[in-house]
Amino acid sequence: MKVLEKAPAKINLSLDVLGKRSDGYHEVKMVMTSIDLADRVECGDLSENRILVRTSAPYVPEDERNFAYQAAQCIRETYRINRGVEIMIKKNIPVAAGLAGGSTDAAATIRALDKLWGIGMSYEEMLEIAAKIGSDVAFCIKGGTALATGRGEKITPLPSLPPCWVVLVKPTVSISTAQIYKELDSQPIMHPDVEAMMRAIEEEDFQTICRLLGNSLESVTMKKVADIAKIKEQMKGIGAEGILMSGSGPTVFALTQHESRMQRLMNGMRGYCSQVFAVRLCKPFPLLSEHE
Ligand SMILES: C[C@@](CO)(OP(=O)(O)O)[C@H](O)COP(=O)(O)OP(=O)(O)OC[C@H]1O[C@@H](n2ccc(N)nc2=O)[C@H](O)[C@@H]1O
Ligand SMILES: Nc1ncnc2c1ncn2[C@@H]1O[C@H](COP(=O)(O)OP(=O)(O)O)[C@@H](O)[C@H]1O
Repeated sequence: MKVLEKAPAKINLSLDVLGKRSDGYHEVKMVMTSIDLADRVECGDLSENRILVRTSAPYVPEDERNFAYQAAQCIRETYRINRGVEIMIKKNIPVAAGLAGGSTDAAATIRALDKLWGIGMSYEEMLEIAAKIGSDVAFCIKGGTALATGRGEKITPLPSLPPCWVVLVKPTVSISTAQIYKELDSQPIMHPDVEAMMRAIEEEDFQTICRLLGNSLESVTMKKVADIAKIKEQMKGIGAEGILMSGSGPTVFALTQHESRMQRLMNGMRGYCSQVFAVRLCKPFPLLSEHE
């Protein structure tokens, strides 16, 4: 048997870093939303009792360093499962881009193995496994739009955003999330208004959502990647309702409700960067346990 799961990327609409914790992580308060730029994760039976990971992208590890591998390992140990699995990952999400590519593959693996192995995990049980793999995996279990707190693993669902286009531009450099959080510690922190962002989402006020876009990590990554400021400037010139860097970067996204602006952004940015995408938002996943 085989189970295929879609694994959507995320963008951070508001990312506030509240401070450094004693465990080395940073306390965050973020509003995230899933976008329709997605990997595909297929989990199938393997005759040998081991985990085999294959990916379509070069430079993505296929051993125990892969987050999908780690998710499968964690589930096998937690639920004492003596079955092998072959995990095929078709990568469409740029790697180390601030879009949670690895985290969403891990979350998709958790959803897939719950079905393949008939475990019947609750949402809370999935979140527990997710938190062991990485801070962003918990959000990716259900996706949609949500507030993430703690180190990112505590999830409160929010209403969907008004329909819009998301245009993404990924500069060629890749970024280490750990390095960006480390460098933030020696700099003054800009705090976006996360509460106001949540109110704007509740009120379906697209213009205010765009005005409130903010990310504490943006200025840190911008100092390392000069392209980010240039991309933001160009996108502003072409016209978008809101523009921000996602996560630790370096991907920059623009939001617009106008198809003509989306087209102009695509055409304008393609000449500048090789990785440019225009996508819609993604709805949250209905989980099996919620139908009971
Ligand atoms: C910045 C964000 C925003 O959504 O996304 P990305 O840019 O990675 O997509 C996340 O906070 C990234 O989450 P994730 O990529 O899962 O991080 P993890 O694997 O848990 O941690 C990688 C490293 O980042 C640092 N880290 C991560 C999360 C956090 N709240 N505080 C931290 O200080 C730690 O140094 C940790 O060792
Ligand atoms: N399934 C996976 N897909 C992509 N990267 C992965 C995966 N599993 C582990 N990684 C590792 O995670 C690192 C961060 O990648 P990614 O999750 O795409 O970035 P980000 O945290 O910026 O969104 C990569 O450098 C890669 O080595």
